[in-house]
Amino acid sequence: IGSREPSLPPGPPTIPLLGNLNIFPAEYAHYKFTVWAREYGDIYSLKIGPSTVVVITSMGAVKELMDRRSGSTADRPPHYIADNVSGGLNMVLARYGDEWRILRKTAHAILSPSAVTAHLPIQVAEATQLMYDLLKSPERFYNHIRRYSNSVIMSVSYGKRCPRYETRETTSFFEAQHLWELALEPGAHPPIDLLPFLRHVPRRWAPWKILCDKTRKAQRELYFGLLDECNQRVQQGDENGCYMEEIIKRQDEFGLDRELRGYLGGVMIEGGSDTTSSFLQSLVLLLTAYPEVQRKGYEEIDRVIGDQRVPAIDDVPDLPYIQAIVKETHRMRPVAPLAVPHANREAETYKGHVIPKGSTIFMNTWGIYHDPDVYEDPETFNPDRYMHNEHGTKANLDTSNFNRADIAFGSGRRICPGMHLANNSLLLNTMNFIWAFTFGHAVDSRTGQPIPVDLFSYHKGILTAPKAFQCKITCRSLRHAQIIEKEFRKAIPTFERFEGNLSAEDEAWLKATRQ
Ligand code: HEM
Repeated sequence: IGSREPSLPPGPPTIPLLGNLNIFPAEYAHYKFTVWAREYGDIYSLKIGPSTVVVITSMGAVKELMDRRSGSTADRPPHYIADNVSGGLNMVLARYGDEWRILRKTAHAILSPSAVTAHLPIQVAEATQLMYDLLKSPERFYNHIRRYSNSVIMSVSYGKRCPRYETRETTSFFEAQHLWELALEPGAHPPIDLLPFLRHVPRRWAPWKILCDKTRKAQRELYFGLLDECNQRVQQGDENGCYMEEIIKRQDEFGLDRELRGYLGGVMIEGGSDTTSSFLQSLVLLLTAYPEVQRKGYEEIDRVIGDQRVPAIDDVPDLPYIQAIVKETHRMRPVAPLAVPHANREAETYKGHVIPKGSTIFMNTWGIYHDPDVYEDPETFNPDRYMHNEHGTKANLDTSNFNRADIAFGSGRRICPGMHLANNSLLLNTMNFIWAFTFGHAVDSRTGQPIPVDLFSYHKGILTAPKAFQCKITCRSLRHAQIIEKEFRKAIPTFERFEGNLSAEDEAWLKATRQ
C-alpha cells in the first residue's frame, strides 16, 4: 500500500502505507502541484495510501481527458463531509448520477446563454449600485463587491435582493458559507474518505462532525427559508418572476422534490456569490498594482464611451483591451486554481499511462496559466498579451489545443453552468470600474508612504479570494460622479421588483439613500 504502480503516471517518491500523504500540501495546493508539474510533466500521479490522485497541467491533457472523455471523467470523488452537510445534493460536489443530472438540467433553464439575457437588467442595476457604493464609501469596496454578487444571484434565483451588505440574508449566507469553507478546507480534517473507519469516531473526538451539523443547520435555515418565501408568493399570486417560483410551479415536470428544490436554490447562491466577487476583488488588486494597465484602459474607454454616459454590454465588442483585462485577470488569479476535483468512472490511458477507475483528477488551472513555456513572463499582469493573439500565448506556439478560452470555468460535463451569467457580470463591472474610477495605493497616515499591495495574500481553500487589502478608489471626475448618481436613481424601478419583504432596517436604509 502506498507504492506507485508502474503503469501510473510518474510522480514524487512514495513511502510505504502513506504513499505521498506525508508531502500532500495541506493548503495552497496549486503552488506545490505546479512545482511538481514542472518536474514530472503535464500528467503525474500522487499516491494517497491505496488511492490515486492524478494532476494534469496542459491544455492538451485537459482537452483529451476532461473534454473528449468527459463521459468517464465527469464524476466527483466520494465526499463524506458534503454527504453529511447536504445529503449529497450539493450540485458542485454531487456524484455523477440521477440527482446531479436533474439539478444540472434544471440549472440550465436560467443559466443558458439565451436565458441569461433576461437577467441583464438586474446585473446592470446592481452594477450601477456598486459604482454608487464605491463613490460613497470606497474604503468598504471589499464588502460592496460581495454584496453585488450576492444580490444579483439572490434576485435571479429567489426574487429577493440585498440592498446592503448588512441585509439579513446576505449576512446569513456569508456566515453559512464560512462554515462550509471550513468544512471543505482540504487538509483541515483527517482524510475520512480514504480511511473510512474514521466515520465511526465518536463525536466528542471528531470536531468535523460538529462542524458538519452546524453547517447543515445554517444552510438549511437559509435555503429552505427562502424557498418557503417563494412558495408563499406563488400561493398568494404575488410573484415577481424569479427562477425559484418557476421551479415551484414546474416541480413535477423537472422531477424536483422539496430537498432538491432547496439545494438547487442554495447551490445557485453558493456558486454565484464568492466566485464573481473573488474575481472582482482580484481585479481591483491587480489594477492597483499596475497603474499602466489602468492608463491603457482609460485610453480605450474614453475613446469609445466618453464621459457623457455609462458603458453598456453592447459596447463590449468595441473594447478589446477591456476584454483582454478580463482574460488576463482569469489567468493571473483564477478563482478556482485547481477547479473542483473530478473522478473517472472508467480506467483511462493517456500517453501510455493508466489512470485507474475512481482516481481523483485535478485540473491544474493555475499551473496551465502560469506556464513559462506557454506565456511570456507569466507572473506579470499584462493584458496586452491577449491583444497580440486571442489565447495570450507566446508567438509561434502551436495553439491547436487552446480551442476554448474558458478553462477558468472548468471542463467537460462539469464545466461551470453559471459562466454566461458570470461573464456578463465580469464584463459589466470591469467596464464600469475603468470608466469611473482610479485605483491607487492607500497612504499610511503615520509615514505618509504608499501602502504596497501583496499580490500573493490570498485566502486558502478550493476558491481563493484576496485577503482584505487597502487601496484608494477615486472617482475620475465630477461629471462621472453625476452620471453615476443619475443612473442609480434610474435603477430604482428595477430594484423595486425584488424589494418585497425586506427588514425594517433595510427599508429605512433604502428610504434614506433614495432621498
Ligand atoms: C467568476 C465566476 C465563476 C467562476 C470562475 C466559476 C468557476 C467554476 C469552476 C472552476 C467550476 C468547477 C468546474 C469543473 O468541475 O470542471 C464551477 C462549477 C460550478 N459553478 Fe461556477 N464559477 C463562476 C460563477 C458561477 C455562477 C455565477 C454560478 C451560478 C449562478 C455558478 C455555479 C456553478 C455550479 C452550480 C457549479 C457545479 C457544476 C457541476 O458540478 O456540475 N458559478 N464553477
